[in-house]
Amino acid sequence: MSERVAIIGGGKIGEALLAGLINAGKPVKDLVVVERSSARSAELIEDYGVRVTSDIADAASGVQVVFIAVKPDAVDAVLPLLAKADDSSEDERITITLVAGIPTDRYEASLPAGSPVIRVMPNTPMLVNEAMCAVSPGRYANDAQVDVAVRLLESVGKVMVVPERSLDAVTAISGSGPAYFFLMVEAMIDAGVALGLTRQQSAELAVQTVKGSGVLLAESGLTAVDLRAAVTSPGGTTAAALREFEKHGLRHAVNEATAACAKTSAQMARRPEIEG
Ligand SMILES: NC(=O)C1=CN([C@@H]2O[C@H](COP(=O)(O)OP(=O)(O)OC[C@H]3O[C@@H](n4cnc5c(N)ncnc54)[C@H](O)[C@@H]3O)[C@@H](O)[C@H]2O)C=CC1
Ligand SMILES: O=C(O)[C@@H]1CCC=N1
Repeated sequence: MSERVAIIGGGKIGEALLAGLINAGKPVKDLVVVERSSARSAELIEDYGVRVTSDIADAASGVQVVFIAVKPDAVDAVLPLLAKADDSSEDERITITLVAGIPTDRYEASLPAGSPVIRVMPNTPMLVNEAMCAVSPGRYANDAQVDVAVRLLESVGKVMVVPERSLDAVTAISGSGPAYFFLMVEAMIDAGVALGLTRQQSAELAVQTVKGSGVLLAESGLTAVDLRAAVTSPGGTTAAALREFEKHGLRHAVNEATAACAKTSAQMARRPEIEG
């Protein structure tokens, strides 16, 4: 991991990447963040001791890998500035975009001809080196450049290489997935309080339950179906709860929610600007 890396956009996902790379041993001297908000820049400098600038061309000059982590509607403002950055390093600069919904050809059209672009859908568990990243090479990225992206991202979690057409579906499962999960935990904690537990008790019970269940699912080699069955005693408490989830349409809600997510991702490139 000796390459120098710039991260354009020091918001939630930019910070998750920064923290994940530093946790994985990347020296801070090899990292630079571009952030336009001075308050946010001050936080990143304070928390990570990283160099932060507001000048894209300056940050990207001489670095081997540039991550783009701004909102989709900020991409068009970033690309002309990135295109102007000096790329005289020995290795051709690789642009890796973490932005939802914007296809690689939009980057390729704005950057110098033949620039390697790789599109990635990450998720926020990157902050604790447990990301799920799906990687899709653009048309000019060669195998060695894809390997650089995969290696960097493997230091912050798991990586899967997929064709770009799969990224809307990926976004619906792993990109936005942490939010579904946190909503479920929030609801469980509130439910525990309604049943008479203190909020602290309920939160501790719920958080350790989802953490333990996640580790079990990832490490036991068993499927979600097997593990659910193992909890569900005939005529028991779990069966009573699961019957209510089915009655109230949990599966239907998950199908509708993920379909809406994938559709929004597919339409993102055509959307008018959203404030904020
Ligand atoms: N938050 C998430 O869980 C995930 C986000 N993404 C993608 O990551 C991107 C960023 O999302 P968040 O981090 O959540 O947004 P955010 O709003 O927290 O961060 C974006 C940052 O970019 C900065 N910025 C905007 N224009 C800039 C410019 N021209 N130069 C320098 N900095 C600039 C903003 O000040 C802000 O700090 C989005 O495109 C999103 O689709 C992808 C997967 C997961
Ligand atoms: O909500 C969003 O648009 C971004 C992309 C995936 C997760 N967060």
